[in-house]
Amino acid sequence: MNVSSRPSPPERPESGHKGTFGRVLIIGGSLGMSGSISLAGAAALRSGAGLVYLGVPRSIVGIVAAFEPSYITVPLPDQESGVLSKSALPNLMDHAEGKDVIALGPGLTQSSETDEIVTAMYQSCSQPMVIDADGLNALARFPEQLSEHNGPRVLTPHPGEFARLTGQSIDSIQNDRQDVATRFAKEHDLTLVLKGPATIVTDGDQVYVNSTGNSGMGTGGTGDVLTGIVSALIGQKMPPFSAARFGVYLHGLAGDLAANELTEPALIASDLLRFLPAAWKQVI
Ligand SMILES: NC(=O)C1=CN([C@@H]2O[C@H](COP(=O)(O)OP(=O)(O)OC[C@H]3O[C@@H](n4cnc5c(N)ncnc54)[C@H](O)[C@@H]3O)[C@@H](O)[C@H]2O)[C@@H](O)CC1
Ligand SMILES: Nc1ncnc2c1ncn2[C@@H]1O[C@H](COP(=O)(O)OP(=O)(O)O)[C@@H](O)[C@H]1O
Ligand SMILES: [Mg+2]
Repeated sequence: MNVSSRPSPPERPESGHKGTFGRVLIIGGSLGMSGSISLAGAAALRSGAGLVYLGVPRSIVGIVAAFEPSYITVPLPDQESGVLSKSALPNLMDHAEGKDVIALGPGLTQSSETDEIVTAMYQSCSQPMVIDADGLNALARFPEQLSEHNGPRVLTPHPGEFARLTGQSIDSIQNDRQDVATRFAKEHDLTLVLKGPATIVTDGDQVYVNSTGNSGMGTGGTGDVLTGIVSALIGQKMPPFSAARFGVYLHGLAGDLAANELTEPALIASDLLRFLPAAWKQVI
C-alpha cells in the first residue's frame, strides 16, 4: 500500500519531561570517525529526544563529549586501533536496559569484534533498534540471521550498503528500488529505509517514497544525521514505520532549507543540524 500523505510529527504532551521523551542510546564511532556518532547524537537531541547516551570507544570519548555538552557519554573498552572491543558487550547490554531505543553503527568500523557486538545486540535486544552504516556491514556478513531479531528493527542502508545486505548489484537495486525494498522488509519482518534521491520507507506492507532532499546532501555525515533523527522519533514512542517516514521527510526538509540558504555544493552534514529547527517549524 502506497502512503502518500505528508508524514505527521510525534505528539509532545505538555506534561512530558526528559524521562518520557525517550532515552536514546547510540553506539558507534572509532578513532578517525568520531564525527559520525557526534552528528547522530546532535540530530537526536534536535529531534526531541529526552536523553541521548553515546556509547563510544574510550579513546574518542573526549572528542565526542566536546562536540556537544548535552550528551551523556559512555566510554567503552576499545582495541588498540581505537575500534570498540568485544569486551564492551556485557557493558553495552547493561546500558541498553532501560533505554527506549538503541542505534548501532555510525562510524563503528568493520572488525570481527564489532561483528560480534552487532549480531548479539541485533538478536537479543527487545527494544527497537536502528541499524546503520557498519552495523549494516556486520549484518551483511551473516545474512541468514537477518530475520532473527527479538524486537522492532529499522535498517537504513544507502544503495551500496543494501547491495552488501542482499548480495545484489547496486544497479539491479536501483532499477527496482521499491520492489526490492518491500520484499526485503517483508521477508525479514523489519522497516527498511533505502536511502538516496526519493528515499523509500517500507515495512513490507506500507511504502512511502520521500519527496524532500537534494543532491547537496550527497556529502559525508548526512546519513548519520538521519540515524539520530529516526532514533529520537522512535524514542518518542512513534511506531518504527511512522518514525522512519516522518524522519526522512524532516531530514530532507532540513536539507532543502539549508541548500536554499547555502547552495547545494556548500552544504555539509552539520548544516542539517542548524536547519533542523526551521524544518520542525514547518511541520508542527
Ligand atoms: N565524519 C565521519 O566520521 C563520517 C563517518 N562515516 C562512516 O564511514 C563509514 C563508511 O561509510 P560509507 O557510507 O562512506 O562507505 P560505504 O563503502 O558503505 O559506501 C560508499 C559507497 O556506497 C555507494 N553508494 C552510496 N550512496 C549511493 C547512492 N545514493 N547511489 C549509489 N551508490 C551509492 C557508492 O558506491 C559509494 O562509494 C561508516 O562507518 C560511516 O558511518 C560516514 O558516515 C561519513 C562521515
Ligand atoms: N541526490 C540526493 N537527493 C536526495 N537525498 C540525497 C541525495 N544524495 C544523498 N542523499 C541523502 O543523504 C543521506 C546520505 O546518507 P549516507 O550515504 O548514509 O551518508 P553518510 O554515511 O556519509 O552519513 C541519505 O539520507 C540520502 O537519502
Ligand atoms: Mg551512512
